[in-house]
Amino acid sequence: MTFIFEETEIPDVIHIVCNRYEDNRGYFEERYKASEFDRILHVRFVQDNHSFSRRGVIRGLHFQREPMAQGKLVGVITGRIYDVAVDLRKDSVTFGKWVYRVLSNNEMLWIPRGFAHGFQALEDSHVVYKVDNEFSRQHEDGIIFNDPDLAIDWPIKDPIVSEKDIKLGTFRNFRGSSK
Ligand SMILES: Cc1cn([C@H]2C[C@H](O)[C@@H](COP(=O)(O)OP(=O)(O)O[C@H]3O[C@H](C)C(=O)[C@H](O)[C@H]3O)O2)c(=O)[nH]c1=O
Repeated sequence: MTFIFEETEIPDVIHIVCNRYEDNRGYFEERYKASEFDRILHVRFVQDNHSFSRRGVIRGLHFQREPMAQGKLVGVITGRIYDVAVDLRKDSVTFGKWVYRVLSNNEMLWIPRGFAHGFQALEDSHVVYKVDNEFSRQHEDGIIFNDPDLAIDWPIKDPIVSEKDIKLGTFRNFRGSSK
């Protein structure tokens, strides 16, 4: 078994541990294998991303609107992140709920379409992730990281946030929209 798949408190968000083969040189691990992922996720990825974030940075909460919504397989190559998924599926019993996992470098989080995604770097971190729909600037959307209704408990209290992210709307506005 190359991967361990474990449902989180929101069952469609899945924590994945990669099996690591260590020897005197270092280690090897597989990070994606269609035959194993297809049993659980039934997804085909079309784009790979890599971002570097200094300690304290929060990126998110982001999502792309339909028809360009993205499922994301998020992993960390170096560092550690507090990785958050927020359920924005209006017909979901966990609509408006969020789940987090602290990811280090042999773990990943699968975040399906219909979720907002954000993370905080707990140390300088290289984050790599696959998406199952391509980037579309005109479908980009988001919710502000410190939304009072979501009340996400970001660990580092004086975060570094982009000009764009600091202007994102609230969950209440999203809930009231027809999106
Ligand atoms: C996401 C993306 C961005 N870009 C360009 C757009 C901007 O000119 C520049 C930086 O984009 P942005 O500030 O949106 O990058 P992040 O804040 O890391 O956004 C990502 O972070 C959160 C946590 C996510 O889950 C999404 O994947 C994504 O929204 O890269 C691209 O060219 N392709 C892309 O796929």
